[in-house]
Amino acid sequence: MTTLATHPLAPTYDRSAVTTGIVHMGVGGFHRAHQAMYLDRLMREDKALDWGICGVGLMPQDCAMRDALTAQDYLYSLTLKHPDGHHETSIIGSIHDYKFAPEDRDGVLEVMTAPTTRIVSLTVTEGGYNIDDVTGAFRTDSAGAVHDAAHPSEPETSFGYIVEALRLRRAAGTAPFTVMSCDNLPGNGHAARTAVVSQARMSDPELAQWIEANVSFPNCMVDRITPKTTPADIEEAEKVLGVHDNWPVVAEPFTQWVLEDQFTLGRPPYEEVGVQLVEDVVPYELMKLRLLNGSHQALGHWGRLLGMTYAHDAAADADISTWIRTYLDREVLPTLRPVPGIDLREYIDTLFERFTNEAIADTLARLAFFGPSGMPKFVLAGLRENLAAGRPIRMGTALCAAWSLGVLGRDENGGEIEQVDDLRPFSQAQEAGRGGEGELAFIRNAAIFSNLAEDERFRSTYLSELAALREQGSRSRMKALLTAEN
Ligand SMILES: NC(=O)c1ccc[n+]([C@@H]2O[C@H](COP(=O)([O-])OP(=O)(O)OC[C@H]3O[C@@H](n4cnc5c(N)ncnc54)[C@H](O)[C@@H]3O)[C@@H](O)[C@H]2O)c1
Ligand SMILES: O=P(O)(O)OC[C@@H](O)[C@@H](O)[C@H](O)[C@H](O)CO
Repeated sequence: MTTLATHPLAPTYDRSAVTTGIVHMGVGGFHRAHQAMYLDRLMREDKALDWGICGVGLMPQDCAMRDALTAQDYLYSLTLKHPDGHHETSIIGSIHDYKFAPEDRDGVLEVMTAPTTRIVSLTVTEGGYNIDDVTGAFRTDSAGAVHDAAHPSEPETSFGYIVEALRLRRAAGTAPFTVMSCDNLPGNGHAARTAVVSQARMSDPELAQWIEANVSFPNCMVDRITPKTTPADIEEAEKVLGVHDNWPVVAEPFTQWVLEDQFTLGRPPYEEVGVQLVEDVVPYELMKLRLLNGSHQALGHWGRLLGMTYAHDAAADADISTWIRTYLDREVLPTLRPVPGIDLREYIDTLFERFTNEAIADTLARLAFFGPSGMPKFVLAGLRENLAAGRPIRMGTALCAAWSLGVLGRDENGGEIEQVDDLRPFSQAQEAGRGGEGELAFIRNAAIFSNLAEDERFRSTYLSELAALREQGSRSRMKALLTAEN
């Protein structure tokens, strides 16, 4: 019987020769469509076989990934769906081990302390870093951080594991690994450094100093739209392959990875498979996060309010796409630095080609799910800069108002909007407090807006946009905003 391992599309390299060089925390769809794919490409050229990936799951739900991958020798299929309907499927073999931390703490620490492990990489979502968006400080009062500081040898969080593994490596005279964040965060390497050093400082200030001086945290910009795997994707993969895959990945064909070359114990020759190695990744990151991820937030919040389900439908809607392009032009481009070799207007055109790719069927619910962790980084950070510089803020502020209304759970046609976050009480309080101080409840949620509600210009723009949106509805308001001032 054919299996993923014996399938004609299976890896061409000898997987028994692959050894762990990278421990990756947070093996979700994106890691499997991105870093693991780049490594698989190298391995297919018989390179980087000593950079195999051992996946680590830290969250209770990650036992599902452990079970899915372990049952098929960690192989899985990746299908890239082109807008013209043509698909490319490959079987990826660069992940060759997986450990579920809640049931195998020792196993995780063992692989993290092995001298052959030279990189620990992460896609644990933006929220996983516990970093305050405004101050940039690590939240030392979060339950996980408090636990890991009190019990450093029994860590539960990614950063607790990294700190303990670095402590053990140092004690054994083993050089520290490089910590490589691949999450969508501005300065993701800096954020990882802050989280690791702050976590260490809570239990061992001297170790924290040593980490600051000896551990490298390269920044990178990562990009490939990777929707959640659906039951239909599983069925389709089985039809195409003739073999069952427990957890296939579907993604768009576009992929980009711009990475700072700061790896103290070496790295795979990523540049040979299209990764761009640069000195300063910040301009690339800001471009991607504010243009792509910011637009994703706009698609999610306007689209859901209009009763839509898919990103491609929202991106193809003339009112939404014109609104987003005007918003990017007026309120986002002025916050960006020039990006070497990239024309930002062409970049925006390419984004819309990608967003309208209906083959990948990315959902607005997935995009909105990242509202609480994404809006502060992708939208509000630029809005604050505009406020400080006296530039327009109206469209970004209107997006916040649209978001607050969508959270209530009813679209403008009376249909249900799937709840993807825990913000509803703030929106309900906003509704209950109409006309008074209570109407500021949504933007007074400091975990998202920090002190923005104290800014008179933001506050009054927000209240006027909220009122206009309730009165005119999304479509009319989006149109009116194209010519509105400020
Ligand atoms: N999906 C995309 O299109 C895409 C593209 C570029 C970058 N990314 C980045 O990758 C991240 C993950 O995306 P995905 O699509 O793989 O999501 P996913 O839901 O498929 O996987 C996320 C993984 O992170 C784990 N995780 C979540 N919170 C955690 C925490 N606090 N500590 C440790 N582990 C945690 C989950 O258990 C899961 O294993 C995104 O948040 C983003 O930063 C995603
Ligand atoms: O995953 P998040 O929170 O960064 O944001 C949701 C989407 O915008 C994101 O996953 C994109 O699909 C991705 O960043 C494309 O590279």
